Amino acid sequence: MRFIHTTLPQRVRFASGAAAAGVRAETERLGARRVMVIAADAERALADEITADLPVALRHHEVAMHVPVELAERARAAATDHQADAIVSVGGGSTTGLAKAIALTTGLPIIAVPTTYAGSEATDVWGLTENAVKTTGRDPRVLPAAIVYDPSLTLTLPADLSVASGLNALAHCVDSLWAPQSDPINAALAAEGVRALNAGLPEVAEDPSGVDGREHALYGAYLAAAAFASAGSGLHHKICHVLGGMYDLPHAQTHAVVLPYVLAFNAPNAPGADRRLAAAFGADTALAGLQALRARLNAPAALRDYGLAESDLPAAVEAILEAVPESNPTPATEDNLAALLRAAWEGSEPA
Ligand SMILES: NC(=O)C1=CN([C@@H]2O[C@H](COP(=O)(O)OP(=O)(O)OC[C@H]3O[C@@H](n4cnc5c(N)ncnc54)[C@H](O)[C@@H]3O)[C@@H](O)[C@H]2O)C=CC1
Ligand SMILES: O=C(O)/C=C\C(=O)CC(=O)O
Repeated sequence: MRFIHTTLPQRVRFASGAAAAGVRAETERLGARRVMVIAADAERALADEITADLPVALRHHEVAMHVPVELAERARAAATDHQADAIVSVGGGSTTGLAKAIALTTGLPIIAVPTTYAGSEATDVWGLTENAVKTTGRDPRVLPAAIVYDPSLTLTLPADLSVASGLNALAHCVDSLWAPQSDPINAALAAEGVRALNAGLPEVAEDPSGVDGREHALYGAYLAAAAFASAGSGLHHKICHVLGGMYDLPHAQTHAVVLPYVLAFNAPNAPGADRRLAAAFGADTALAGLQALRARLNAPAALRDYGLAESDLPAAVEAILEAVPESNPTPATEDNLAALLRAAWEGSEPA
């Protein structure tokens, strides 16, 4: 066995009901005296509660999915104007993404308090959108210094969004098995992530207010993000990235729809990944396991339900073709990608 694996340096705290104490301890560790708190309007009250004891210099609530550059610039200016020395972000991937956009140019450390399963808190990946083009990159400055996971914060995430977000996390696991820097450590993280998500998400869907299911799901989401952070973006993430940037599709739902189509596309040429995922799902094949889970979750099924027009398909295929990673086990052509995307658009059986 030969591999090179990079483990990203960050502290991870995980405790239900302990967000405020965790954030306070991490802020003290950093020696921060002028904290910028970022939360979307919907998470404003939650963030106020969690950060009530901190030395807050400003609270910022202008958050949008895929981080439009003009929002990033306003947030960076606010951080500089208020001489912030650390950022506490409370929210989903969009909120963490804005904190990362600030850290990218200012180097301010981030304490991330995630409230969805997107996993941005555990990666050094940033994303910014300008003129309908989403650019992503990696930079050590955007990796949060600490993550404060508190599963009780996810109890309010509605069941449908929990399912979509949980499948976004599952996609990190699956795609990491054939992503450019895939290695045995990522694969181990991914397999345990699949096990945790496969156990937790049905519980969450059935009873969104149950802490057990939420704990499993959030633990799985962290493992998934750690696998993705190290392995990089495979075909699945490249497809979703194009769709999110060009057509402003909702991130989690797009991942949830596209995943079985990419798995069906790659599994025949990735038998090792197929076996590993099948074992983690407790199924005969990876696709059978994923589809059984999706059926239990009543998962999002078709891109046409989320704002993609049929007339958008050819341009999307063209953009995706440019982005296919060399590591992808199934060679991609315009024809087979067009078939994949049409099937995902229609919600037909993945083949
Ligand atoms: N850089 C990276 O490594 C990654 C970045 N992302 C980015 O994250 C963004 C998507 O993040 P998501 O978390 O899917 O969406 P999001 O952060 O936009 O949240 C979706 C919705 O859920 C609400 N919400 C969040 N937490 C809630 C809670 N606990 N209770 C009730 N409502 C809640 C939000 O207010 C929002 O309306 C995209 O821009 C994506 O590109 C996603 C994964 C990894
Ligand atoms: O696509 C994902 O789930 C992971 C990475 C990103 O979304 C990167 C970003 O655009 O912030």
